[in-house]
Amino acid sequence: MLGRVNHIAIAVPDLEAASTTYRDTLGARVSAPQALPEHGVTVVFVELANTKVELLEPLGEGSPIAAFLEKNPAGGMHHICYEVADIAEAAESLKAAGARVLGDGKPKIGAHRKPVLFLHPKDFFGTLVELEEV
Ligand SMILES: CC[C@H](C(=O)O)C(=O)SCCNC(=O)CCNC(=O)[C@H](O)C(C)(C)COP(=O)(O)OP(=O)(O)OC[C@H]1O[C@@H](n2cnc3c(N)ncnc32)[C@H](O)[C@@H]1OP(=O)(O)O
Ligand SMILES: [Co+2]
Repeated sequence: MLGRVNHIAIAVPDLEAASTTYRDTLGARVSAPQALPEHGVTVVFVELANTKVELLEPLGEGSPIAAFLEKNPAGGMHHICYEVADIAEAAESLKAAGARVLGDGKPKIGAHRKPVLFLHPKDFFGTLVELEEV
């Protein structure tokens, strides 16, 4: 089922400051910010040789990462995104295995304009898992 790691996500309290740190202190290539109101976040991607780091901050009321940042005010590792070839098939087999697919269980379009799903962290060893169909 799983392909490559598409990105590792870090929730941050201040996206501009985090982008500057990655760009200036770590010398990384950082994309322009992308507001994703339907997901309640603004993101940038740090382009790496073998994967990406997604830096994300809350956007608007009811952001799904607000509670996470209350618990981790300095920020922290938020999720890992694996690539899958067929997200509908993956969702069905995960549900059949008893895993919780978050939201209404239907894929949404993510930051890369591809269908994505999220799996509950409690089912995957305290790690929020995102699947992206590529
Ligand atoms: C899709 C656009 C973009 C992309 O890459 O394309 C993105 O990645 S957007 C990313 C932001 N969107 C999401 O995260 C959507 C999925 N997330 C959720 O539905 C919620 O965040 C959820 C359900 C994972 C947690 O919601 P909330 O924090 O409000 O609930 P609880 O406080 O009750 O948390 C339950 C339990 O889980 C622990 N938790 C929460 N978040 C994480 C996390 N990121 N990693 C690990 N564990 C997490 C939380 O501490 C609670 O544990 P407990 O022991 O019960 O205290
Ligand atoms: Co993501």
